[in-house]
Amino acid sequence: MSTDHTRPAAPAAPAPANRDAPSLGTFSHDPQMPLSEMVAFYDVRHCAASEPASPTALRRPFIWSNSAVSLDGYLAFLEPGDEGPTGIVMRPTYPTMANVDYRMLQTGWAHSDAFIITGSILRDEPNAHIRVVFDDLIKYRQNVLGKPAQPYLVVLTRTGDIPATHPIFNPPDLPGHRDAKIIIATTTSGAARLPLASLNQQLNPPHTILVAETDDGTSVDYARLFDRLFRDYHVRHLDIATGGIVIKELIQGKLLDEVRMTQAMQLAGRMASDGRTRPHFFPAFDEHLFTAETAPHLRIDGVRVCGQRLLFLRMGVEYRH
Ligand SMILES: NC(=O)C1=CN([C@@H]2O[C@H](COP(=O)(O)OP(=O)(O)OC[C@H]3O[C@@H](n4cnc5c(N)ncnc54)[C@H](OP(=O)(O)O)[C@@H]3O)[C@@H](O)[C@H]2O)C=CC1
Ligand SMILES: Nc1nc(O)c(N)c(N[C@@H]2O[C@H](COP(=O)(O)O)[C@@H](O)[C@H]2O)n1
Repeated sequence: MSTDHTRPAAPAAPAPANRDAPSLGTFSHDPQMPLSEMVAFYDVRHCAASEPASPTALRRPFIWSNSAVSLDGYLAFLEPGDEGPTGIVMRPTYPTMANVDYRMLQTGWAHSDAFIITGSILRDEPNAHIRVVFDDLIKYRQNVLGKPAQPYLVVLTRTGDIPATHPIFNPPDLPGHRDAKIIIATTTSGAARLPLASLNQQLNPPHTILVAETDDGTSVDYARLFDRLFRDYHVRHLDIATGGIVIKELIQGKLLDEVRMTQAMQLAGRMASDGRTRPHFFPAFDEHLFTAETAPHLRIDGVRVCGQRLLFLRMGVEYRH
């Protein structure tokens, strides 16, 4: 996907946000959203995870999530026939604003060394092009950040139920677009259930099957996965592009440093027309998690408004549990 390359080069890394004075502003209402505005808001060159107390402790990158949510916290309408969550940012009615959101989502991926999606996203979004698609961001990664054209794309799955012909395994033959190395992060039993024969016939088959599981083998152990990504794949900045099930688990494990949220000014409600429950940013409806004393606080580091319908929030997570 091409964009206007005559725009000014990206600025140098900004100073860390002043925690008592969040950065406030308005985004250009422009489908070709300038690189300089995007980088100024989502740069992470000044962000690092805190050092572990002991040298033998597990290491991890600096980690942020990015979600587009309705005002009541839903991530997708999930109506029969829907193939993606773009209705959440009101694409049919406000396509220019939705493009700004998409450019911002991609800016997060462009700054990352790896980003994580899930098996359930691949199943719900059979047509999604989940890679850095904008040429200006690919060039920015290569020329300004000194990174490869694409970050690692990590697919998290417990079941191993991965649609083998999904577009992530068949990117177009354009400069930089076939460079994503795909890592499938799973359990021993998930690895055994992967459709490896079909996957290996695709244009960009998985690069690695990474098993990093809990002691009982029922789930991926996030701390172990992040340690492997840090040590073996040199991942220092990690974007979580998953739904809320994973985001909630990361918050429970105190593993998320930053929450990025495009708040779309519409109300969705909990249920799709066929009775399915819509995915929520923090799906903890049936479990006790926190009290007023232990609930995580979110510190607003930056706010941007786009038109009169989208609010972009960048927030640090302060754990108290
Ligand atoms: N608006 C937005 O910003 C976004 C919207 N979405 C939408 O949200 C929906 C998905 O969200 P949600 O339902 O919350 O699901 P998640 O994307 O959080 O993924 C849940 C899946 O992740 C895998 N998984 C979760 N935890 C573990 C673990 N510990 N070990 C191994 N695998 C694990 C499992 O995959 P498996 O089933 O393969 O085993 C599980 O089904 C989709 O409809 C998607 O389109 C998604 C991202 C962003
Ligand atoms: N549209 C959008 N905006 C955000 O801010 C998001 N975090 C997401 N999330 C995920 O990004 C992927 C892009 O899909 P499309 O190429 O737009 O179909 C997809 O996995 C979304 O769930 N989306």
